[in-house]
Amino acid sequence: MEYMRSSKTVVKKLLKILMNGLNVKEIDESILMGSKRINLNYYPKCPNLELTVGVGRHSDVSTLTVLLQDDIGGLYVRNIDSMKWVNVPPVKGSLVINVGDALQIMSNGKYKSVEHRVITNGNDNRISAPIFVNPRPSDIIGPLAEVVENGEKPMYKHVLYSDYVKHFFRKAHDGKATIDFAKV
Ligand SMILES: O=C(O)CCC(=O)C(=O)O
Ligand SMILES: [Fe+2]
Repeated sequence: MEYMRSSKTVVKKLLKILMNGLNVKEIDESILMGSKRINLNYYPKCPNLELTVGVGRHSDVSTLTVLLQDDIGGLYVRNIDSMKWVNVPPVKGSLVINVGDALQIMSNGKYKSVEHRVITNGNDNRISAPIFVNPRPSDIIGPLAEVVENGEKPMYKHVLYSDYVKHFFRKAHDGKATIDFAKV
């Protein structure tokens, strides 16, 4: 709980920079970081790699994810242009910051959520602890007013965040398909 609380400083700094890039001057803390969840993921080693999945390809439904991984590795992100999987090796003392779907929607596609997956290791158990920084379940999310006020076409509808999350958990992990739920 202390670790989760302590992430607030870095999350606020990152969101400030990201919002600045969108010309959003006022940080709406409720919608950008009003709720948080931490997962504690344990991936037991599996000598028969074909019998295990790790985590299937998906993007997070968060605004941002602050991901702490141990030194085992296995995380891959997908390059959006080449569609190639890129290994994200653990770097001691570092955090991986992933953009999630909520930020893609609010930025009207300017910031893109990253597709990622985890491949289980044959020799070592792995642990990761992602903090998902989210809107509140009762928030209605959509492209931010400042982003579309210049006449830019909204790519996403306004959706109740809890509906978006429900949609994500109703289906199997399927890459970046979750966001179709909010497409205009
Ligand atoms: O274990 C990891 O490195 C990532 C886990 C993940 O993608 C998730 O929990 O959403
Ligand atoms: Fe994830």
